Amino acid sequence: MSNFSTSTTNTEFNPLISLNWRGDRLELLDQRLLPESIVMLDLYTPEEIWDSIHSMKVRGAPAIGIAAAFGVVLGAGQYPNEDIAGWLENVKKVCDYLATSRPTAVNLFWALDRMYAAAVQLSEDPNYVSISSLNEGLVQEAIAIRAEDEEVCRRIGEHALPLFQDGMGVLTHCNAGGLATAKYGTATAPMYLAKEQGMKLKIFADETRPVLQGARLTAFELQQAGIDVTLITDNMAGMVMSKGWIQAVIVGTDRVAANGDVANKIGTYSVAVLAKAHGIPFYVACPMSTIDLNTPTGAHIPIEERAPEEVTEGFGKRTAPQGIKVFNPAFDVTPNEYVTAIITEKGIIRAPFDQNLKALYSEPIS
Ligand SMILES: CSC[C@H]1O[C@H](OP(=O)(O)O)[C@H](O)[C@@H]1O
Repeated sequence: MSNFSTSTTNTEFNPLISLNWRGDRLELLDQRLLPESIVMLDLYTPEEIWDSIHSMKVRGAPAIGIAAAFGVVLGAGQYPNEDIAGWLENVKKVCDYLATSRPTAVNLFWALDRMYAAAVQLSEDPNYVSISSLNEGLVQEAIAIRAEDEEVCRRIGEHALPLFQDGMGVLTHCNAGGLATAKYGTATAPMYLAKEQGMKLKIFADETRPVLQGARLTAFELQQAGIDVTLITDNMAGMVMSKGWIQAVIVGTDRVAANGDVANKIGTYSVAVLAKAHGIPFYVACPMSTIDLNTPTGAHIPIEERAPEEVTEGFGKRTAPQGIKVFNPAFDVTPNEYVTAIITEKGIIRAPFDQNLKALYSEPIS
């Protein structure tokens, strides 16, 4: 167990807000303890941020990026003197360190690249005052990343909402909710906006083995928000579709390749194949910071493999023979032919994804 600073049970817990910058520390909801306990951790060092990302105390592509951005702030603040070149070198070292925390969600690298670019720009400022003013500039960049994510997620919800009608059954996998972002979520953004506008959606949340983000997080936050949510086990997805209970699937993603292949929580590919077999639209909701045009296809996306104990001891007891071989990939790749549309803050992208994703970067935000 890491040497974490004191944790506090936050009585003003807002299920949509999983991380807050407190000036000298990042206050972060320990998502591993949900839904039973609401514990906010106070993180003061990049090492604590690294561990929180790696151990999934904070998880979800945008939330990982935001946490890493504040990890850079905490690391930069540790630099001991007024040497600009040394300060910038230290920022690079912290970024490279945080980049090793998890390999799949491209938002981690997007946020670190943005923080380092900000540090370079700050270090070249002719009006340089002091290292502490450079650090303040990094704080503002991290705060901007978080604030933009909240706005982006709301826009994703606005673009996605017309795809849904009152009374629709919607299946989602894993947690691409407020807990995975600054607020609203990506896949859940239209669910929250539907609730705001009085539209009644019937959400079916896959429990999402082995870490149970659907059961522990999506079911939790949607129930807290008063949204109609039914928890199902992953192997029920086909049955509820065959019963005609599902009119759309919407999920988040950790990385979209240039050709529209989508890496997302393990089990997403199976849901996509089932959706296609039942003629159900399969939507992927994500900010542009999750689209990676430098990764040509899904085959090029690094897929994280996690500890066997997540599978064999995930329920607090051993559920498999001692020493059994385990394959525990945290993600899979859904080929673009199973994707109906990708919903971003700039609008809805449909096939041909390679052309239309590229075009996304040449048009102003609507
Ligand atoms: C809004 S991104 C959420 C995305 O991240 C999750 O992975 P993890 O819980 O391992 O960080 C899952 O793939 C979600 O779709």
